[in-house]
Amino acid sequence: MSGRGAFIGCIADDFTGATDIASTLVRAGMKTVQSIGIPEADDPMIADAEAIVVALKSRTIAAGDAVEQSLAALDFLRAAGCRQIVFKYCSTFDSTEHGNIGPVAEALARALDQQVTIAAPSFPANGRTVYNGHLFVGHALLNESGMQNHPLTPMKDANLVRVLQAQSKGTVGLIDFPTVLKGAEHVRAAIEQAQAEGTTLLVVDAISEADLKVIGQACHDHTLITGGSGIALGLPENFRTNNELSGADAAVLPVVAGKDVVLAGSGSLRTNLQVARWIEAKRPAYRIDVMKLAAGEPVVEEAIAFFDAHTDQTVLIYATSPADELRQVQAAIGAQKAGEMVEHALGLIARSLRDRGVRRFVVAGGETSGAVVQSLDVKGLRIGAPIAPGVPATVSTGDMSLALALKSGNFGEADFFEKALRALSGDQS
Ligand SMILES: Nc1ncnc2c1ncn2[C@@H]1O[C@H](COP(=O)(O)OP(=O)(O)OP(=O)(O)O)[C@@H](O)[C@H]1O
Ligand SMILES: O=C(O)[C@@H](O)C(=O)CO
Repeated sequence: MSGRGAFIGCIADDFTGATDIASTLVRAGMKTVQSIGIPEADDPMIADAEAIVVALKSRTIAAGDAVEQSLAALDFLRAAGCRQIVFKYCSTFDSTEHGNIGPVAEALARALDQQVTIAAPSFPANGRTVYNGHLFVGHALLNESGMQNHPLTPMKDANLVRVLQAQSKGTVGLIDFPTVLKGAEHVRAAIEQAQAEGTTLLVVDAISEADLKVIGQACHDHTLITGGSGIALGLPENFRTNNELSGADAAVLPVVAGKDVVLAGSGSLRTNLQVARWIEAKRPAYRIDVMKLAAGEPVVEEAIAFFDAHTDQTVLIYATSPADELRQVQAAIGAQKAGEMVEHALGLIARSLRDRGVRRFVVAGGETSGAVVQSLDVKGLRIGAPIAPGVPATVSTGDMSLALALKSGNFGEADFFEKALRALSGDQS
């Protein structure tokens, strides 16, 4: 490892979550790279990075595998010199009763010998706030926000202390909002007290970016922090205070020429809205019929033929469907199997379109983005300016430059696809 090494190392449990936290770090002035999976120790992409985000696809795999991959990412980040590790998960706490947030957080804490670790998923810019340990999405409790219908991680309880406790071996506690409001010293004191009482994981209330900065300040010497991308808002400042950051413009990217496409595999409410908006505008869209896919019909070939028939326009290829239709498909095929089939199909389609000259991809859905970038053989991303909160423009590292906007399911306004296509084409209007 050359040079001084990076300052912050993040382990993200899905791909769009990784770009989300990378975007936050870039906005806060840190030169950030994102690797797809764990890179080689001497990968040139990390040479002068101030923050490194390792994107795993570990959110919905078996807990043991998620722990193993996260510990391997930790080894890499420590070898790269990272002094502070952030385990990034979803701001809607996407997980099941078996994990993977609790098991991974506990394994990382053990490896880093940290007695008590905070869990702060709040992301106010996207309406995710935590109050009295309860997660809200906009005005709705998590379990009434649409997330209760998530295809892989249905969130049926908004009480994060309870949710995290169910998937953890240690004791989960809460740092409440009045404590956060009193400032970093009070948060530190509360953390110390909880530690003395034997608590190992602490959900922390936060309803504004100012709260997250307070928490970041309070945890300046924690080697492990866990949360959503919002928790990264306050961390770069700890290094800036010590004059350790280069101060270079972290967000400038080259423009990538070529054709473009939108691929949507997210089942989220917001992506449904974005797909509906595209179709209302009478823009070309091909719907992947999952039952046909399951029956072995040539759905991938049809999607590619649809693209070929619309060479003068950008097409959307989507599996996104409303919750009731999704449930029917899942009941017939099984949620896991249906998800894997759709991801595989979208991966094949992406690769085939790349071979047809597509260089700019807008992708909706975390799991979907993971499948697409893996299929495109993308190993790393340079992170640029935000298109929407939590969604930066990115350009792949390596020999073939691809421009990618990887969008978490529930991010972006109704016109996000158009906006992202414009941003990737270099049009900043
Ligand atoms: N019509 C469908 N029927 C069954 N499964 C589907 C369908 N459409 C998408 N899926 C699957 O649902 C899952 C959606 O997960 P993904 O992470 O891509 O989106 P999301 O959960 O909305 O976004 P995020 O995780 O970023 O919030 C994927 O595994 C995808 O393949
Ligand atoms: O934290 C979020 O909301 C996103 O980055 C994400 O991970 C959604 O899947």
